[in-house]
Amino acid sequence: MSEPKLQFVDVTAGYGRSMVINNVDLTVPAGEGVALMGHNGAGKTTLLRVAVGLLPVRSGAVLLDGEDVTKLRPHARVRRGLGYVPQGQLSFPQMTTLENLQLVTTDRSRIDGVLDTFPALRELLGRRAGLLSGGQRQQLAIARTLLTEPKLLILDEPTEGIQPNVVAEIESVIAALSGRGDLSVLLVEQHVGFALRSTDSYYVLESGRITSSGVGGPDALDAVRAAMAV
Ligand SMILES: Nc1ncnc2c1ncn2[C@@H]1O[C@H](COP(=O)(O)OP(=O)(O)OP(=O)(O)O)[C@@H](O)[C@H]1O
Repeated sequence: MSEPKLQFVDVTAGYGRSMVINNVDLTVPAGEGVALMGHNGAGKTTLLRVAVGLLPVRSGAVLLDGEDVTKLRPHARVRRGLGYVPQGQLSFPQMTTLENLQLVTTDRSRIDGVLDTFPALRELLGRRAGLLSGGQRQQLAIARTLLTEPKLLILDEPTEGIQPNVVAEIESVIAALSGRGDLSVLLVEQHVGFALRSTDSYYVLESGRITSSGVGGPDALDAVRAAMAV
């Protein structure tokens, strides 16, 4: 296994007095993809918010490249190579696809480089983001984050609200990113098969605790389904 890129060490966190995440240990190795699965309300988004620095820990630590970043604010973590794509395909609907990308950089060669991963978007550069489909908007959101040249990409349910026939498109994008080797990916995803196919290892979170983890691939499907059935 390669060096850890991101580590949660005995992390407990929550809102007010209610702790949503309890004593979580989780590692994303450098250059690999990790899937985080669990039922609605298990605490997946909360854990991602802790990773990004949007929510403080109650106890425990978050390490990036082995360094303790627990007290660092989100922008400082972004400077260290963290990229976050929150739920909801956020974009500026009145602006075109290209203008949305240009909010990050106007360097056309960098934009072209990222568009190589999103051939569908290349055809839609002049279209207003508000007129894109859910799947296209999700690709735009991922593309915009990639323009910041992250070393760790954190994705929160990229297929949420997307037509089933477009889920495969998102899957191939994420599998390509996860397989790149120079990018680590932490993916929260409800589609278990998709999540396991496009990453190297998995964790199952239930009621704020990790209940199962292991290497991904087709053999893991039964283990994850069993862990989630409890
Ligand atoms: N801002 C908040 N204030 C108080 N409680 C919150 C807040 N955000 C989430 N929660 C609670 O924390 C728990 C975990 O929510 P979270 O969104 O992390 O779960 P999740 O696993 O991402 O769920 P989903 O798959 O539905 O997105 C839920 O009980 C939720 O109601």
